[in-house]
Amino acid sequence: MISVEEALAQIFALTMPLPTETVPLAQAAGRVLRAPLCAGRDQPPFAASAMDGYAVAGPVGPGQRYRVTGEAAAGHMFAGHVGPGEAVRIFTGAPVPPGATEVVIQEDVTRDGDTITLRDALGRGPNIRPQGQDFRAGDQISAPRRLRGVDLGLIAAMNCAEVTVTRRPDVAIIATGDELVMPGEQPRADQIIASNAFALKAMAEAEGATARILPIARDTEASLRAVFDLAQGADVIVTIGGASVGDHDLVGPVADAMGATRAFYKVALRPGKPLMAGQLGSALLLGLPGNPVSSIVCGYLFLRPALRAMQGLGHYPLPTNSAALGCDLPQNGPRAHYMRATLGPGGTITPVSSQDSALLSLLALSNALLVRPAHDGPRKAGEQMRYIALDL
Ligand SMILES: Nc1nc2c(c(=O)[nH]1)N[C@H]1C(S)=C(S)[C@@H](COP(=O)(O)OP(=O)(O)OC[C@H]3O[C@@H](n4cnc5c(N)ncnc54)[C@H](O)[C@@H]3O)O[C@H]1N2
Ligand code: MOO
Repeated sequence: MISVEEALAQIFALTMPLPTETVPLAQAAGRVLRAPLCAGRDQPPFAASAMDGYAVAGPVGPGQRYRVTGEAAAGHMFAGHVGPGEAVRIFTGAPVPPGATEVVIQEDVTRDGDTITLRDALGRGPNIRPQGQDFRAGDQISAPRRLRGVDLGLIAAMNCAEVTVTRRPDVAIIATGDELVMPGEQPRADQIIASNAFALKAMAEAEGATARILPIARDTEASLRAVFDLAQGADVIVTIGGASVGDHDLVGPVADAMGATRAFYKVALRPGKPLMAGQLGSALLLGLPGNPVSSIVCGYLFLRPALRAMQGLGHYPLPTNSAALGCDLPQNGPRAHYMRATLGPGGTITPVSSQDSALLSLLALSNALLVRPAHDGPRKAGEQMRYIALDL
C-alpha cells in the first residue's frame, strides 16, 4: 500500500491543466483565472472628493470666507478653475476642480447666498483621494487564482469585461451496486439509498466543476460497461463502491478490460483503503470505496486537489490547520487516519464517538478531519494536532 502523499502525487501525475475559455465577468465567480489582467485606467481616474462639501483654494482656517462659483457632482465635473478665495460646491465622488487644495465638509461651513464661512471647529482635510490611489493603469492581477466576489469587483473596476478562465472540468459520477436505489425510489428490503454521489457532486461543483450523476451501475460487467460508456467526454470519472476484493467488486476488472491504465490500488489510509486511480481514455479515473464516509473523505483528499490541479491551481493537498486535542488518543496503526472530529468552542478538536466508515450521520455532525499520520504515537489532550476543515 502506498501513502496518502504518494497516492496524491500519482493522481497529480495523471492531471493536466485544462484549456481556457473567455467568459463575461458576471459568469466568472468561482472560476480559475488563467491569464493576468491589466488595469485599463487609474482608479480613481481623477482626484476625487471623499466628502460632500466645498472644494476651496487658499488657506483653510476658522472664519475663512470664499465665493462659491459653481458645482461639481459625481459624473458632472466643474469645467472651470478654482482661484484663491473661491469655492466650488462639491459632492462625494466628484472630480476635484483644478486649483482646489482641500474639500471642507459641509458640516464645517455656514453658507449665505454665494458666500461660505468656515466654522471654528474644523475637521481634518484634505478629503481628496489622489488620482490612482487605489490602482494605476497597468497594475496587474496575477494568475492563476480562484476568482472570489472581491476579485470580480476589482477586475470590473479595472474596466475588464471578460476574463480568461479554465474550462470547467466535467466530472461523471457512477454509483455501483445491486443494493442501491435513488432517493425517492421504493427500495426492496435488501436495498439502501445511493447517497454518496450527491455529496461528491456538490463537492465537485464547489470546486468549479460540472458534475453529472450517471445511472446506477448494477453488479454485472455489462451494466458497468454501459454506464462507463455514458461517461464519455468526462475529464474525471468517479466510481463509488465495488472497489474491494469481494466477488461483486467489478470496477477494477471492468475498467481494466476497457483499457484503463491503473496508477495504484490501495492506500495506507483510513477510511478509504481500497482507493484506486488510473486513466480511462483521456479521463482521470478515481475508484472510491463504497462506504459513505470513505468515499467522502477520499473526495476531500483526492478529488478536490485533482480538480484544483486541472484548473491550473498547482499540485497541493487541501490545507490543514492545527488545534489542541480535546482528549487522549492511543497509538495509530499503519494507515493514516482521518478521524471525524468536532472543533469545539474553545478551539479544541475531539474525535466523534465512532469512526466506523459507514456512519454518515456522524460525518455530518463533524466539522473537521483530525489527521493522524501512519504510526503516529499516543497523544495527550492539549497536544497540537493537524486537521482539515470539513467545509463542504
Ligand atoms: N475482505 C475484505 N473486505 C473488505 C475490505 C478488505 O480489505 N477485505 N475492505 C473494507 C473496506 S475498508 C471498505 S472501505 C469497503 C469498500 O468496499 P467497496 O468499495 O467494494 O464498496 P461496496 O462493497 O460496494 O460498498 C461498501 C458499503 O457501502 C455501501 N455503498 C456503496 N455505494 C454506496 C452509495 N453510492 N451510497 C451509499 N452507500 C453505498 C454499500 O452498500 C456497502 O454497505 O470494503 C470493506 N470490505
Ligand atoms: O478503508 Mo474502509 O474505507 O476503512 O472503511
